[in-house]
Amino acid sequence: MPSLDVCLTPELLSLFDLRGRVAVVVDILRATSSIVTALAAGVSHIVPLSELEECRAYASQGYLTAAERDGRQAPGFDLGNSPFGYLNEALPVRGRAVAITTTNGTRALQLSLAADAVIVGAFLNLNAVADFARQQQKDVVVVCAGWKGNFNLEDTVFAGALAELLAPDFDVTSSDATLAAHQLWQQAKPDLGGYLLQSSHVRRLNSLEANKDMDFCVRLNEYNLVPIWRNGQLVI
Ligand SMILES: O=C(O)[C@H](CS(=O)(=O)O)OP(=O)(O)O
Ligand SMILES: [Mg+2]
Repeated sequence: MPSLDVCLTPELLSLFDLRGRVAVVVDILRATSSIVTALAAGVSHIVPLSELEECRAYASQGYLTAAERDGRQAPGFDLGNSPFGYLNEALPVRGRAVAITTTNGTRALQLSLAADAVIVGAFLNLNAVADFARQQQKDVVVVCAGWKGNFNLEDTVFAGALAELLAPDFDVTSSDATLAAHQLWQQAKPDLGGYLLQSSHVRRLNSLEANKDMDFCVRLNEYNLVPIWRNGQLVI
């Protein structure tokens, strides 16, 4: 039986052998929620990058550039890290390619590339991610982007939700991290948005935009797609 394990922060990835496994990279607030939304809105592909300057350089190739630092859109870029950036009629994204850099999410993606398949998870595409995992029939590691190397609630709760969906066909009892994620999800799921109000991310970004973003990012199964890493790009 395949197993589901949870890497609670990218800092712990050295303890995991991702070879032969599916890595589900998750950054609920907000990078992977934005990536899922962008591809659902018709973006052709997304290049996740670590540095602002390498992201900015993609503009000369016709890419839209998206960059976030300290929770805000970095100056001189087309987009920040809000999913609503891809739902804005004033900036049509259909058919466009996007280069993106964020504090945690794009880093977690870059650090997960040893896996057999690297896919992007969010509450917005939870069921689609579970279906993908079932089809693969390989061990799964949920890579939580966390915050600057630390554990966070929102990514861990997602891991618990995925564990609930995949049990009992996947072993979701093999690590304490998975058990803890599953238990947190049990607490969170009656009111996911309310539960995450106590999270450090929401306290950190206590602005109107961030509140609106959080309400969107906790919607379940808004999109039926799975972004997957192919040749340096995220595509569907
Ligand atoms: O833009 C976000 O929501 C966060 C900002 S912060 O580092 O958590 O303050 O970036 P992300 O890479 O999506 O976690
Ligand atoms: Mg985050």
